Amino acid sequence: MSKKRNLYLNTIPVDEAREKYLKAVSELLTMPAERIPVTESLGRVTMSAVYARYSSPLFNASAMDGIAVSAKDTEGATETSPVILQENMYTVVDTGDPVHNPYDAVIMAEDIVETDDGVRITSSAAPWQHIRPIGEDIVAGEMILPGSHKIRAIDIGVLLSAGILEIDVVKKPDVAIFPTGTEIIEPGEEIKEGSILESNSRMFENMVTTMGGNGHRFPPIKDDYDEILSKVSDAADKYDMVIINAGSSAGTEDYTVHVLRELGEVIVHGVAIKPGKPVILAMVKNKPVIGLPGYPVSAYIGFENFVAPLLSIMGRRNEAVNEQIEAHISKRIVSSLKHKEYVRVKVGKVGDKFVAAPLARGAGAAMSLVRADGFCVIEQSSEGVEAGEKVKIELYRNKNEVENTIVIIGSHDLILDITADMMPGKYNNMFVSSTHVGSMGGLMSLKRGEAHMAPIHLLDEETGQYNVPYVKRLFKEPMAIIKGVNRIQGIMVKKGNPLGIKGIEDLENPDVRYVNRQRGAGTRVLLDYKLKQLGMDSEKINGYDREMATHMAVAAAVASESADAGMGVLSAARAMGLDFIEVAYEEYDFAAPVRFLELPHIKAFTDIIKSPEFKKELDRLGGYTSDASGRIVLV
Ligand SMILES: Nc1nc2c(c(=O)[nH]1)N[C@H]1C(S)=C(S)[C@@H](COP(=O)(O)OP(=O)(O)OC[C@H]3O[C@@H](n4cnc5c(N)ncnc54)[C@H](O)[C@@H]3O)O[C@H]1N2
Ligand code: MOO
Repeated sequence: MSKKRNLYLNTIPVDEAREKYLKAVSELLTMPAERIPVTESLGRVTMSAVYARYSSPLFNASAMDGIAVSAKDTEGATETSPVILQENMYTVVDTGDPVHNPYDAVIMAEDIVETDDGVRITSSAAPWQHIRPIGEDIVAGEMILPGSHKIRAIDIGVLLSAGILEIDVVKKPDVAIFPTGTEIIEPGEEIKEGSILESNSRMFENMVTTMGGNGHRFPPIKDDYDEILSKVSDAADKYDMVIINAGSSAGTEDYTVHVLRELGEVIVHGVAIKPGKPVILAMVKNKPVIGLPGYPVSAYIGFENFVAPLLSIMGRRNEAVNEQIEAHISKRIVSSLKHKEYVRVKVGKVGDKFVAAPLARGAGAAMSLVRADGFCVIEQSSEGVEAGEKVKIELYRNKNEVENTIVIIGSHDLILDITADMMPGKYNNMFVSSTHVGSMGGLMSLKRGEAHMAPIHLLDEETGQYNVPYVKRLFKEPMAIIKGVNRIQGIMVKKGNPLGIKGIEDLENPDVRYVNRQRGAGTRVLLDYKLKQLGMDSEKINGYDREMATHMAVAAAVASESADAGMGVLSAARAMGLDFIEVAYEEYDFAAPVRFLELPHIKAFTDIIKSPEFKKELDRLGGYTSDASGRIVLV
């Protein structure tokens, strides 16, 4: 096979692609039955209706502890003229005991008095009172469960009561999963330049399990046409479906589509969806074979859109669809008419509205899926949405959890991760979600009603005071500052400080490749303040325009080949094994509207930052003092 690029330029709309494919493979999706013990059938799907073998109860049974009697023997009994039942006129029964002829009623133990002459009763018994007749619950021959029903715990109980021990269920679809790519290594293997740790197939395997199938994951196959061909051909004989991962686009070693064309028929290659464009929908030896793109988010979204619907049909399961809510989007999203786009969002409820903050959009950003609470789906016919616009969100987290989450938007600090970690452990069903847009960005979000709190560290050049002047200037409504921590800011440099940087002054050295924070970030404001104090010119700093969004991103850049210095907090420098030159202590606080201070999750948050456990964590990280943490200052 020559190194030929495979330039597919035409994509078709998602719904059209799915419909076309489902039509082509519709005959191939019927799974046979499998007979299994009822006791092992939880979550399986009934092949056909199930009928009761026995009735329940199997006999007329007493519903109470007491005596079984003939109703006619009790006629006329009242308080004033009790009836005495002699020993041969009743029998003692417990709940569940059979009641035989001639008895046709049960009197509760509380309603009888034993006397020397027999049992005295003071009211008559109605025929069949306190008796559960044969078949009261289940009648032999009646339908207990319909076909295509997902078996629940209660169903198992009833099936067994009805005398059923084994049941025909739909066989689980067996899905072969092949990761491909010469650069792909198994987790645990030695990492070399260019290696990518194999992860997608494990994600697929578990997505298949969640959908009620069996995933059979194979070790990675090298980018070798013949090897891919023989493995896929073999798997199409043995499995109900095959997934091939990566090699789906235009790379010189992207063989998947060629292999599938040789082995069978490619029905669709290229769908107007982002991420997920180069999906391949094919058929080999009468089995559905799907090629999913290599990027993790593309792989996930491709699976959800094309593999999941097939598994639903094969397994006859009506999967619960994600709950939909309406939310206000916090940032403008521009999207192309060329595709339908799945934008991952964090969702929170602030006041009485849901707000959604878009996360990283790259197809390689698997963490965007981990962090997301849902998707904002931008239809192909839309060019995007404006900030503040109402959008539909497919939630994939519980709505109740979203409602109990504090939404924090602003400057990043590791203490946000610590509170997010401590919150649900200390306070049941309360969560912290933070999005990092810098201090000014956070205040703007707060003003637009998109967040409960904004973490900020903004130095006012005129007064030399932190935070309060900014909040005073920007807000009309009553505001508070919840005191956070004092933290040391400094210059992070490579271990051993090879360029001998001593302070801000040295950043003018053209050999020092600096990496900056974005405009509006408190760290950037601090740098600019210091430059002004020192009479320095930002234009002389090599890399002043190179912007990163968090302390950790700056630290990672300094730890790599690409930069020598960047400003940030000590904890980030330590996390990356960097040296640190102290510049100044600053106040990192939380701005919040006064009206939110009484919310239970805000109070919980304030309690956490006051707690000794929290202080212990700060000591561990280093570079913080926290005397005022949790104190509320009205602005
Ligand atoms: N010239 C063009 N290049 C690309 C196009 C295009 O239209 N023209 N499409 C881009 C899009 S969109 C996507 S999505 C990707 C799809 O890539 P492939 O499916 O061909 O996959 P690879 O290139 O082999 O890998 C992409 C990426 O994913 C990593 N990967 C692969 N397998 C795994 C795995 N099992 N576990 C974890 N990560 C995996 C791989 O190492 C790469 O980093 O193509 C664009 N290119
Ligand atoms: O389809 Mo690709 O996933 O857009 O990046």
